[in-house]
Amino acid sequence: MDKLLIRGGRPLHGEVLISGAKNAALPELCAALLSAQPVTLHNVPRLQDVATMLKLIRNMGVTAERDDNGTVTLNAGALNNPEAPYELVKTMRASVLALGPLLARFGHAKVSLPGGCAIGSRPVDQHIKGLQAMGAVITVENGYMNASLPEGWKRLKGAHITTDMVTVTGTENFLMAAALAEGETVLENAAMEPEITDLAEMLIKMGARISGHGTSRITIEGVEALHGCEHAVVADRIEAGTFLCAVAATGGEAFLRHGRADHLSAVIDKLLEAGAQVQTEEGGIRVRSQGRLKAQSFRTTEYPGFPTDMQAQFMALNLVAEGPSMVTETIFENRFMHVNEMMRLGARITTDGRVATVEGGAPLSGATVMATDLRASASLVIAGLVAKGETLVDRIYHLDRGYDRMEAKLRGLGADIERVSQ
Ligand SMILES: CC(=O)N[C@H]1[C@@H](OP(=O)(O)OP(=O)(O)OC[C@H]2O[C@@H](n3ccc(=O)[nH]c3=O)[C@H](O)[C@@H]2O)O[C@H](CO)[C@@H](O)[C@@H]1O
Ligand SMILES: C=C(OP(=O)(O)O)C(=O)O
Repeated sequence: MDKLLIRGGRPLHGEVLISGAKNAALPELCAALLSAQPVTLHNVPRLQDVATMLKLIRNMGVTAERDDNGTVTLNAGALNNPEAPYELVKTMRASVLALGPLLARFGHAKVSLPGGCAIGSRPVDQHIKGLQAMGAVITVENGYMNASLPEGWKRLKGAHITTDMVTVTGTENFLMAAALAEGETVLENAAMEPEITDLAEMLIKMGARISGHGTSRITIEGVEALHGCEHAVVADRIEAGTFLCAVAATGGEAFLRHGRADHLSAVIDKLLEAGAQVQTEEGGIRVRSQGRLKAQSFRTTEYPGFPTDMQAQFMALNLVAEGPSMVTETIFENRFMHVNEMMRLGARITTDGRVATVEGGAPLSGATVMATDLRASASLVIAGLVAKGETLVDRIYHLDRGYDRMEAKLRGLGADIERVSQ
């Protein structure tokens, strides 16, 4: 199993290229299922979840080819197996995104419930409820969602859907299903994440009629068929945020090419308050810090608030910053798995339910730590970059799920980091 060996203490310097967003590429690969015509996606990141999604849709009968420049060409014209089996779904939450498009285009789908994940229970009740409001008949049996249309129906019907909470993949499933439904769908309490906007823009290129994306009320006027399109995946704001924290925590300076500061306002505001310098420059974001940061309290919320996917990485920065901070996780009930591992490096943190209190400024020293989920892994890498001595981060298959060649990018910034297989 691969591990990352980090010798800490080197400030990061230089330039790093930010890849396309995992959380936009995954729904956009599923959007290709909506059309019988070819779809070309550019800027697709090279990571495990994308490989899993390609395997999943190829298994349905879709042809998918990727080149070395991040372009994936898909053709779902011959799709003959609208099914997502457990073996391919168990490692990836985003596989639930096959449900909406398959049901909308074929009138039936069988999708395994996504596997459990360390950050919380993550039910899909809202996905099911919303699609049922559009007329779908859905039963859950033997771990599978079996979805179909009522007798005599050719298409889903537009509906007014108000979810109990803001759900990102739920909003994406409804967007894709509604694009091919009969009549108008209105999504209230819709997620506003940049990945939703990017997906909506892709669907519009395919002929979908969508307005209000980027707000909490999205309207979709269904059409009979969608055509092919060419689309570039938006830059990964979470990867950019991770590098911002890594550079600031190590007291370095770097330019994040393709980084989108406008998608990271909540994180950048906290970095500025902490004393780092962050500027938008043409083509990306520049970050600079002299170390001696001031720890920041924050609370995760839906976009445009502080992203839960940046909570662990900013906590790593708070470890080396001066003073106490309180980190409140409001989205997932079990997303502090990195805390115990950080304490192995010498961090002083206490947790009480959804609140972690960090005593910043404790000297960190290298140790073997275990990655428990994707962003926890990234936070341990950041902590390892500042810790004295050697840190070995185990179980980095979590990291590989969602980061595009992270250790190579960090090495490019001067980090002493290598992948070891043991
Ligand atoms: C592939 C992808 O895009 N993943 C992102 C997406 O996950 P994902 O879309 O799974 O997360 P949601 O926005 O749906 O989850 C938000 C909250 O709603 C709950 N919920 C959600 C749906 C549902 O049917 N029932 C329910 O109870 C969840 O358990 C969670 O507590 O948004 C999360 C929140 O920004 C991010 O951390 C993930 O990186
Ligand atoms: C939780 C995440 O991803 P997923 O929803 O794919 O598990 C994440 O990207 O941090």
